[in-house]
Amino acid sequence: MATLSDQWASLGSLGSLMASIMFLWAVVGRYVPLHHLEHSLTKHSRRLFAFVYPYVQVTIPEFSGERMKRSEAYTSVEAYLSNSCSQNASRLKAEFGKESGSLTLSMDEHEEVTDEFEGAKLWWASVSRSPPSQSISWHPPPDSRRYYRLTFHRRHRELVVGSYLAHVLREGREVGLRKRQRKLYTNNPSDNWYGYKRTVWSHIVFEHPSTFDTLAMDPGKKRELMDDLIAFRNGKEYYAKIGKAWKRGYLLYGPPGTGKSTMIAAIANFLDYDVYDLELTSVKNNSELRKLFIETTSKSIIVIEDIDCSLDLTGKRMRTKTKKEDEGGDDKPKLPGEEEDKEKSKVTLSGLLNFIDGLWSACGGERLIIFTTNHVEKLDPALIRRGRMDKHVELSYCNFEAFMVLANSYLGIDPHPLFDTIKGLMEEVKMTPADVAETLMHKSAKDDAVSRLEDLIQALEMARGAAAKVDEGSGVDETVESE
Ligand SMILES: Nc1ncnc2c1ncn2[C@@H]1O[C@H](COP(=O)(O)OP(=O)(O)OP(=O)(O)O)[C@@H](O)[C@H]1O
Ligand SMILES: [Mg+2]
Repeated sequence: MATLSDQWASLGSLGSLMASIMFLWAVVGRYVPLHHLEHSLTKHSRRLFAFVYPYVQVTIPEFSGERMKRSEAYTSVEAYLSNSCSQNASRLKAEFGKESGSLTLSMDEHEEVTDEFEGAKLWWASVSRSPPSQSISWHPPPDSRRYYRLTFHRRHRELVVGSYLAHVLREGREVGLRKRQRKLYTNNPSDNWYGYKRTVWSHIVFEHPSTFDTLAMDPGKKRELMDDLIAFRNGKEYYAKIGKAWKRGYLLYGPPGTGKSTMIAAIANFLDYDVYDLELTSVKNNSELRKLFIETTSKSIIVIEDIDCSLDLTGKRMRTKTKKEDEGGDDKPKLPGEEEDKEKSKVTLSGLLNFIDGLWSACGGERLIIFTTNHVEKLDPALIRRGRMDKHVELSYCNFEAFMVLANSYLGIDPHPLFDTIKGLMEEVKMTPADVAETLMHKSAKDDAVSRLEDLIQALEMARGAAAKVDEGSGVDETVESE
């Protein structure tokens, strides 16, 4: 057994050996440039490594372009793996699938699965890397990077690069569309954009039941709008041919309760698109607006409701208006704190125009941008000119055609003897579809279609009477407007 003095002696000789190596390294370094030596050492070690480890690796990171946007390749690989390979993974993630009540399983982090393609074996791993952290936290560190790693033998290199990766992306995209649940997004305040919950948009599943069948409006206008939407959805090649970004702007305007928000839901259901409901008052400046835009996906509708109330976009051009006039003109009730938000937001008209049709707006493609307003006359002409807001759709008071749609969906009836009376009254009284719909709704189990129609006639007559009184007072003789 070696004694303590033996051990000291061997340590001493090790020390002198190290010193000699360092001395030699310094001498060699004088005559041979060290970086050459290092370079050739690395080259040889790589060759040696490739000889004993004949595998190639491809990584697909979650974020591309300096972390600005979640990579579509990553999403496609995720969908492909959840469909084709998750059955041989032992740790799985479960999320709600398209039909509520069903769960979709996908590969969990740090899990590995195998795949086969034309006789070649391939390994997929889901990896999450985080930089070393100074503090201990329960949450994943803010900068953890996730990616998929594909490993295969180098003899399959051509097969993988030439056809397998394309196959994965194609299948993944199809699976993604098949299993996709439509989402309704809203923007988070920018304080939440960093750190553990790094999301600029939050979402829930979009479940609005409105369709074009239940939307009460002039049938001709409805058909025209649907044709326009179909042309847009199928217009990829056409937009490329004419050199225009694949996006289209809609301006929906009309009094409150005429179906602007309902129409957006009907469009989303018709096109099968996601909806991004942009709350402009919580966007602090133009660069935040740009970031929000970049993070939207294609096949989506970006909505800014009540654009005239969201920001004082007209301010620059209409300086003569007093503050009081501005406040008086806005009939939307203000929520507590809304005024403060408005002051904080530095989004400008030019920022918004850039958002709609600047260079950045072309990224991704296949997006509708919809603005709604109750006061189209208040908007800056630059904002709503054709090319930006390509189609202007007016939603107005309920006419007889619109009433028939509501009667059909609310009462399940088409023609009825009381319709003639209603038709006559509707020509005289302006009532919003929201008011008509509310009157037609069943209020109790005993309610029937006739009692609802009679109620509507009564409401229309009352509105006519009330408006006639107002007219007597003002001496105006015009079509009357319901309360
Ligand atoms: N054209 C319509 N067709 C069918 N239902 C309608 C229509 N317009 C209004 N409604 C009914 O009235 C309700 C309110 O309509 P909606 O929220 O779409 O109005 P809006 O035009 O967006 O109003 P606001 O300007 O106040 O936002 C809807 O939930 C819907 O039930
Ligand atoms: Mg609305």
